[in-house]
Amino acid sequence: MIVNGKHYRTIWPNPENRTEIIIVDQRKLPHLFVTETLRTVEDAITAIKEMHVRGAGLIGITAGYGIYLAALAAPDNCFDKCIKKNSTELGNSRPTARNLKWAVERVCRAMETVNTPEQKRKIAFQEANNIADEDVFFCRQIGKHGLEIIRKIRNQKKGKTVNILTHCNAGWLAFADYGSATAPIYAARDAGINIHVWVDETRPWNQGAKLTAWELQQEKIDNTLICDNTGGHLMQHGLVDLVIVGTDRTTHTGDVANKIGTYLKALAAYDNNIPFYVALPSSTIDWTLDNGMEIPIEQRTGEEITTITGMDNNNSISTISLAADGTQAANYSFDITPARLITGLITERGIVAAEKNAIHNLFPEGGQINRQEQGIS
Ligand SMILES: CSC[C@H]1O[C@H](OP(=O)(O)O)[C@H](O)[C@@H]1O
Repeated sequence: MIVNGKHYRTIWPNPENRTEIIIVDQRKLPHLFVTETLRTVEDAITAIKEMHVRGAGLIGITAGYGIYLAALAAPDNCFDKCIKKNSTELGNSRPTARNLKWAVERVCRAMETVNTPEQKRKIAFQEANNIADEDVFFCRQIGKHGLEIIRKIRNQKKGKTVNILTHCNAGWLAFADYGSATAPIYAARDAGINIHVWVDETRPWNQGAKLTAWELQQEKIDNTLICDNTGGHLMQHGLVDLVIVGTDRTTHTGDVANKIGTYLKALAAYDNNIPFYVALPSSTIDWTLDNGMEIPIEQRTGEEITTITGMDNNNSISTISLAADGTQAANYSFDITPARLITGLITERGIVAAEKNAIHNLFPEGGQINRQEQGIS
């Protein structure tokens, strides 16, 4: 998307040196827009684990390029063994987002179609690029389909501003470009529909405060940052017309894993009869899990809760402590929203009910490919 008037993706091969992958280092946003160069698979693993990059789509793309970087370094005489080791480490770098393992498996499958290590390195680069380019296309399609939801609400409101609430960052910073939850918002802006976005700060990493509010500001979309506990109050007072969030993993039965706090927003939306949509590319669907409660929930360090990082009065990025020394903190990074609380899923192929038959009808090949590959009937 546009940053200071220039177009960027979140990740791209260095045009001068294709053995290098460049990312936007999101840890310093919104105060500093800096890039980082990944040269090894270890660099990619660190970038994912330490959230230099984050968001299911972008984690997947980074992992795809990570396998490419591993292939570049793998000696010819132990190529397959090295790739297998690196695939496992990369695939385990964060547990919840489905896109991570999906991208690793996809690039490894592509390498199996050719014979020599040199051919494998070349096809790994091509497939990693394909994943990134498809991500951009899929997010644009999600925007196209999600726009119709916003347009319908605008018509019901007779042209008045549509108020949308979103949680965390499922924007262009969570993908290669456009984002999932933000794609319909950008499409509505382009269609001339008046919108306003309530942005959940999204404790403890503050993806909303640091990333979504900044993204929307850069894109000149009216938005208001709110504490995570405010959304229910706004819904009760008719100030939210629609909730759109992203997801890190959605079961083929429609249960959704997303940033911690999403479930509470879904409960409040359900109680106030407000449409609650989840925007996702099909790469996020887990075709092997029926019950969302079985999705692994990442637990991160307590320091993310007991401290906060931002820009101080000297324009320096610094971290300060919020809680007393020795405070024990539990940092669950995701929660599960059951399908029954979800109005619909906005995918690259259209809007679908959060229900097994509907999802399989829209993606008949998805279930077959994923289940067959994993030996599940
Ligand atoms: C749909 S990708 C964005 C998704 O990922 C975020 O988690 P994290 O920032 O920890 O990677 C959050 O769950 C967003 O909805």
